[in-house]
Amino acid sequence: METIAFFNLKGGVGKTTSAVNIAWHAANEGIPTLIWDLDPQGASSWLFNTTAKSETKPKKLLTGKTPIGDLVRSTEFENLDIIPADFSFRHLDHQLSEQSDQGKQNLIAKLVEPFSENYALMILDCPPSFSLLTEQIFATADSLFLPLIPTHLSLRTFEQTRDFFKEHKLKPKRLHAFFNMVDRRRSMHRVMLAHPPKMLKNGLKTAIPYAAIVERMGDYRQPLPAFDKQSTVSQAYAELWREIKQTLSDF
Ligand SMILES: Nc1ncnc2c1ncn2[C@@H]1O[C@H](COP(=O)(O)OP(=O)(O)OP(=O)(O)O)[C@@H](O)[C@H]1O
Repeated sequence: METIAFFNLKGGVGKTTSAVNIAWHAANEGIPTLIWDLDPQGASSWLFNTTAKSETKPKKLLTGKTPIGDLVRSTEFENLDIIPADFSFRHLDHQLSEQSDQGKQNLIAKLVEPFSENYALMILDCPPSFSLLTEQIFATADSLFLPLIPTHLSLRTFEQTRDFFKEHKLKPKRLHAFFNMVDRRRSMHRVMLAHPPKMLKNGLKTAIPYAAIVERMGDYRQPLPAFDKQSTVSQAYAELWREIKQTLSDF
């Protein structure tokens, strides 16, 4: 199983939108896919029209008293399941730090590991923060994908993420940025796309345009390509999935 995470320290840059659309593309190709909504805001759970059945105590989850498999829900799409966000996940970070030093080593990786029996792709939709939880997500994921809006402030979060890796001696197998919400009428966006900063030399080529249709995902409570295959954003996500797939060793 490949485990990938969509992360950015900045909120509202397209982590969830990307995680949901990429999950749909993978599942649509017949790849058994599980998305774990680790953001207590629960946006990807909401977009897949799912909710957690009951509140799970993070402590019980981390100590195995509540088997994580019990939290998995089906979506309306074949090959695509979800662990919906639970508002109590906001305490996950605190609970991670409460575990004994030995016990807290790679707890998220340990929770994810058994899913490799039934899924080929696991997608982690991350909260916009640096924390013990983020640290463990980074250590668990084979690859990290960072949506960036082409602005200087957004690019700073890429540097900060790299610094966080260094500080915690995390070695991401792969770290890829890609641009989202690109508006080619804006000169800053055109310049950044034409001349991406050096630090993005391993960045993905696909840029997701800004388009109002993305908001309609909230009307349909579905990923974009499930109700629209033709829009430029939908086609860009198909292209992004092709590109992401090339970076994954299992596919
Ligand atoms: N390419 C796009 N074009 C237009 N709107 C977009 C695009 N990508 C995302 N959005 C919109 O921007 C908002 C934020 O997107 P999203 O929730 O995916 O970001 P996020 O990084 O996951 O946010 P958070 O950190 O709060 O979880 C949403 O309303 C979404 O519909």
